[in-house]
Amino acid sequence: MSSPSPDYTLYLVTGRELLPPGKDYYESLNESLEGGVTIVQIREKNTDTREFLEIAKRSKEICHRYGVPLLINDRIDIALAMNADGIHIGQSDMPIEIARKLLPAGSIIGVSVNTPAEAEEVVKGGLADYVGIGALWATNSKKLTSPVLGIRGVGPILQTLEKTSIKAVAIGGIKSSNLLRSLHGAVSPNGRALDGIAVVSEIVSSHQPSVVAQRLCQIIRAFKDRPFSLFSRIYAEPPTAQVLVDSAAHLLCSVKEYRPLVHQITNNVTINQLANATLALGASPIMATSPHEMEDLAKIPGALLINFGTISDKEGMLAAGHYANLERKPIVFDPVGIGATAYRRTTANELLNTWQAAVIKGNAGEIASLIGSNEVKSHGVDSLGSGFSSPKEILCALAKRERCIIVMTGETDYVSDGNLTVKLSNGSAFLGDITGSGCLAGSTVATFCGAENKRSKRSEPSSGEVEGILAAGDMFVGAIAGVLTLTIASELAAQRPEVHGTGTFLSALIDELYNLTPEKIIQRAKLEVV
Ligand SMILES: Cc1ncc(COP(=O)(O)OP(=O)(O)O)c(N)n1
Ligand SMILES: Cc1nc(C(=O)O)sc1CCOP(=O)(O)O
Ligand SMILES: [Mg+2]
Repeated sequence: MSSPSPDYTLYLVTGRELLPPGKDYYESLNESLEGGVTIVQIREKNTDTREFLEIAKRSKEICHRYGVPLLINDRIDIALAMNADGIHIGQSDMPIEIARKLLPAGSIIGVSVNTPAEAEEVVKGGLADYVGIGALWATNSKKLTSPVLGIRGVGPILQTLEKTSIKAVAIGGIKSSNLLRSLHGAVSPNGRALDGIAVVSEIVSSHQPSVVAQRLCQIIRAFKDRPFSLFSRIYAEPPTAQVLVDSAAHLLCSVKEYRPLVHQITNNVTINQLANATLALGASPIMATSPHEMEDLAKIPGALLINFGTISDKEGMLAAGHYANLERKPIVFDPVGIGATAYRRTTANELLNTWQAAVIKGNAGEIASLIGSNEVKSHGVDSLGSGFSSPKEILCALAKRERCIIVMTGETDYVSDGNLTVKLSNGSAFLGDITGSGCLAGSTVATFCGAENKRSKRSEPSSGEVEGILAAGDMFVGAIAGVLTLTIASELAAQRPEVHGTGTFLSALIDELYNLTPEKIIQRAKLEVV
């Protein structure tokens, strides 16, 4: 294999047919390199050998001026004839054993993979320098012969590369607009991330390829600098329960001070309840569902709750999440009743493949369905039985897979960021008897995540400008605060003399949310680090 390893950060695969009218190919290549492209592959699917050779030779001259290696797609004869730095081969191209023998020592060889089994073959062979994983998203630049992976299809492939030196890039439909989500989502459970991304149209079809390349590079480099600090603070040592309770309690002051806009797409059963709870805490609710207003709403700081309740607004949910990711607003996802129907499972997958949630909240049945466990069953939107025997392990695994904070609600609540898990034991039994208490938890979590996001951007202005993050602030604390607030308010409401049943409880609950203070939270919180 070649050494030293090339820089795969921004891999340009050429596509002359996609150049904008009037744009010269060599001019475009030059500008792309100026913008920061780190490796180039010449891909000519319908060009005569003679012309391909000329293009490859001239392209190599240009790339080498920038110290960038040049690879050839498919054609070993061309690579040999112009002494390319390497080749890229697909599953039906020249076998890598033969390619490695034919090419000079030290040549870079990349192989396309679409499944973990294909990646395992590459690992076993021990002859490849990198894999091109695709297609990540749908693309118009090539007629695909394998299924689109979606963001969550990449992790299992990257898992096969753990403990190897084989590098990995993803390809297919990657744009500036989905790049952050692509990088953050495409990570193996043990944290093996992509080494770079490969693009055709985003750069080639631009009139200003250097500007586009520069933007892409900036985002990838920022991600590489901090790939794992997603939505949770990295603690030098594990925080104590008291530190977590104090931080969560004081976040209530930020809710009142910053009054984040909490955009909530929720089911029509609970819409009024959620809006009132948000207002009672001091934040500002908006319950908009039309896809046409999502871009504008995402620009207002705060958080987005997507509770897919009756799933009547799927297009709005897709658009809202997409724009929230772009604006680095935290998304709280509540996959209500996901186990109940195949449509719910497919929709949850589609949503989670399209945007990156900061927090996923569910009851034990919903969490079981998300992780594919039979240990806890559900009935409609309700969870049955006594829960998981090892909730910590289940929640850590799901947090690592989905790369976000997981909240599991029930008689006892849990919050996990994949490393740290806390158990929360507050709450009145009345919560189990009213409609939408789980939805309320999603709403209070979103309210505190919105406040934390706004607080963090205000108090550390530079963190809000970092290109590589999807939401500033500590969403782990936001999630804990959201759960504690609701459960403690429910205990206080249940104690009120005027509460005789669920009707009076519900209005007392809104009153207690309204009157809650950090001191009451600190006094009553039952939080254990598990
Ligand atoms: C970096 C990178 N990854 C994947 C491919 C696809 O190669 P292949 O499967 O051989 O398809 P064609 O590009 O030959 O149509 C690639 N070219 N580059
Ligand atoms: C060349 C290529 N290979 C793919 C694969 O899935 O293996 S997708 C693709 C085209 C990628 O183009 P764009 O960045 O314009 O979507
Ligand atoms: Mg090929």
